[in-house]
Amino acid sequence: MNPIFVAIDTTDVHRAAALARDLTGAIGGVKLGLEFFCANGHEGVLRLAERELPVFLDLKLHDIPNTVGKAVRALAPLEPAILTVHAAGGRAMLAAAKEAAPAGTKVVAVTVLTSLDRSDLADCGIGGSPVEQVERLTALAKSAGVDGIVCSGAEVAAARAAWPDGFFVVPGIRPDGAETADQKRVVTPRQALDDGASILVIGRPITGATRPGEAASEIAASLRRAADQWDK
Ligand SMILES: O=C(O)c1cc(=O)[nH]c(=O)n1[C@@H]1O[C@H](COP(=O)(O)O)[C@@H](O)[C@H]1O
Repeated sequence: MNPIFVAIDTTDVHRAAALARDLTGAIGGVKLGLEFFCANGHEGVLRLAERELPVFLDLKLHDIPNTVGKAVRALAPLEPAILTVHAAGGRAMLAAAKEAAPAGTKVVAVTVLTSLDRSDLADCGIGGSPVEQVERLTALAKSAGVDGIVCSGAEVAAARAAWPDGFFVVPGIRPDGAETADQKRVVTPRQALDDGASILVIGRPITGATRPGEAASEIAASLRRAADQWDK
């Protein structure tokens, strides 16, 4: 399986559909997040699902267990391939999300956002490094029964060592020389895959390119040498 999920971060459903059409064949799936969902809701997601690419619904749910469980149930008709919740919501919330999700949906727990570094964690009252916090939340996610985690490429090797059969989503992906923008913990696509990512979330390096299809194909070609890892 092609591990590239393109983050289609736009409020414009027509642009999103055009991007998905252009990228079909060069990517493994599309990721629709808060920006898209707040503007277009279920209808927008169903429109993108018509392209027959797996849909990763990235809503990063974070609330009390009852609320998250009911929200996941309300999303079930969309049958997303992957759905995100925040690991910091705690064990009961993670378990409620998993229990409410359709059988074919992987529920993955966001550990430490890739836009944060050690000093941002300290601002939130969390001591230690991002990798220490990712390790802590990976253990929590695993024991709560979800399918995997979201972490940066800087921590994925440590997380993989702790959870050999977990499903690991890695955003904060930047080909050499690409602008990092608001991302603070970035790695190259190849590095993330070599270190144990199951799928790569890539947005602006593809969607902001003059020719998104070519940008995606170039990244896919750089990964093909690691094709034996695509089945994880
Ligand atoms: O859950 C995510 O997908 C996610 C988690 C995280 O820690 N960092 C992160 O950037 N993301 C998402 O991954 C995408 C990254 O986009 P680019 O920075 O444009 O490649 C965005 O849609 C983010 O919402």
